[in-house]
Amino acid sequence: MSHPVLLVEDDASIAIVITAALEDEGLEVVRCDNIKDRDRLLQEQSYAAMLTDVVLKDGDGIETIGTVTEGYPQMPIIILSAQNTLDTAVRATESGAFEYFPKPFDLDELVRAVKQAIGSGAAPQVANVSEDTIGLPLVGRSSAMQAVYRMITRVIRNDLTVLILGESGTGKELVAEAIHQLGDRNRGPFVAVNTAAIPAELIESELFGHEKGAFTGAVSRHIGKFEQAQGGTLFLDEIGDMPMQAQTRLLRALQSGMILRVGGREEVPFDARIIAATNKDLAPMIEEGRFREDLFYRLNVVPIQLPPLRERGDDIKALARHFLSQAARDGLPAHALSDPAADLLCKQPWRGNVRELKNFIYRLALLAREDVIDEQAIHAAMNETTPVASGQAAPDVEAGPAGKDDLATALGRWLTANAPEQGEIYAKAIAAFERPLFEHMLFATNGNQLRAAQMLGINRNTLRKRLAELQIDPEVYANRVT
Ligand SMILES: Nc1ncnc2c1ncn2[C@@H]1O[C@H](COP(=O)(O)OP(=O)(O)OP(=O)(O)O)[C@@H](O)[C@H]1O
Repeated sequence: MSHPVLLVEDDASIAIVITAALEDEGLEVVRCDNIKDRDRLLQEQSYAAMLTDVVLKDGDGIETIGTVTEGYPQMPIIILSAQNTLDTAVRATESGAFEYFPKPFDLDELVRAVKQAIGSGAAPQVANVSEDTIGLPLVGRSSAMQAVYRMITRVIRNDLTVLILGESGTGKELVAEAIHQLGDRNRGPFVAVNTAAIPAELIESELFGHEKGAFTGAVSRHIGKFEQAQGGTLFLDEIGDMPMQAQTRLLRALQSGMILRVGGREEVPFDARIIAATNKDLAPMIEEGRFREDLFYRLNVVPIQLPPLRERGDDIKALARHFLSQAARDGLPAHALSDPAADLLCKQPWRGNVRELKNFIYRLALLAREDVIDEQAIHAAMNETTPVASGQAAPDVEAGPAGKDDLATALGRWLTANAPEQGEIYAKAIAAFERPLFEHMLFATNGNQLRAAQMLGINRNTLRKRLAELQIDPEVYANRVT
């Protein structure tokens, strides 16, 4: 008979359920509900594993785990938490826990983990992460996001290639940044490349760099993103849009750990973690020969699937309140959100996912007149016509001279935040301006491209082409619930 399992849980009903499930598997369970008793019981005998809640009557279960792992290094620890943030997931794994279970959890899965832990003879799955790296702005405690947090904690202590999948605006880049910041490479740079935004003929030189004279216009040597990311993380966004030739070169680089600058003779080693992302379904693209299967397997070492916002309704309220505070920090008027207003937000389809919600909340913050945003304010904002680009202050184009000031402020803020390099400010600013302008018009016309093109005074096909290039989905603006 193996040693018993120690269960530290102050919620009696949870403790009873877990005890029964473990006993069904032939395991003996010793129970207590506070840290003092835990430490006493640990001294009395050996345990095959310990399961512990985080918040206990006499302290924080995670904070005190360091002493337990020191004293009993062979005993696997499983943490059960109702706090369910990325911070808790990371703190749990940094404490040396074998596994972390957000509440509510799947009992069968927990029992499986306990049996696996007992078989493993302990040793933490994830090593320490220093305190100062925690505190990322990933909001959401839904079970779907819990799964994402657990995946994040599994990849921060290694350099495995991660492929983040999910619809546009679900937070793929934010997750990539979280992996970077929580990992050992956080002192190195995080270099993000949107492969869809770079013209096909420039992509190889952007990624791998070029030598002087490699092609017309290559007046000096250019260091590509792979080399810029040396010691850090290279985030390849919209990987599904990468042209075939660049895919071949990327695959070669990933296989060899070396890159060849365009026009260069000698390969140069690179040392960057690769995280790729796409909102495309790559399987049919592989079948149609538009995405290399071998590249897919190279990138898809650890897939992380980000759920669409409509599948994590629980997160909408928290995200909305988070963005209201963020908007206030960004200089927009501060507001609170009434509960009925939050409920109304939960009923929207949010086809543009978190990005659409964020833009909407910024717009609300700008438009709402009362301190507390109620349902009327939401309806009013939905019928107004001033959507905002991701994370940027809304240029109020209808507000006359004051609006002009807003636009200048927004532009100034954009320039400060994005710091485009000399010589590329015009192109980047125009590209950045186009997106909110088009989103604004689509919002105003409920996604009617013909009307939007007429209002803008541009050809409908030109608009359609630019929307496709900027990956703006007009459907997102149709069928809004008002
Ligand atoms: N869980 C979250 N908590 C807080 N902010 C979030 C969250 N998810 C996304 N955001 C915010 O929503 C916006 C869109 O996120 P992000 O750019 O990471 O999405 P994406 O999936 O990479 O989109 P795309 O596929 O269009 O590149 C960003 O401003 C990001 O900060």
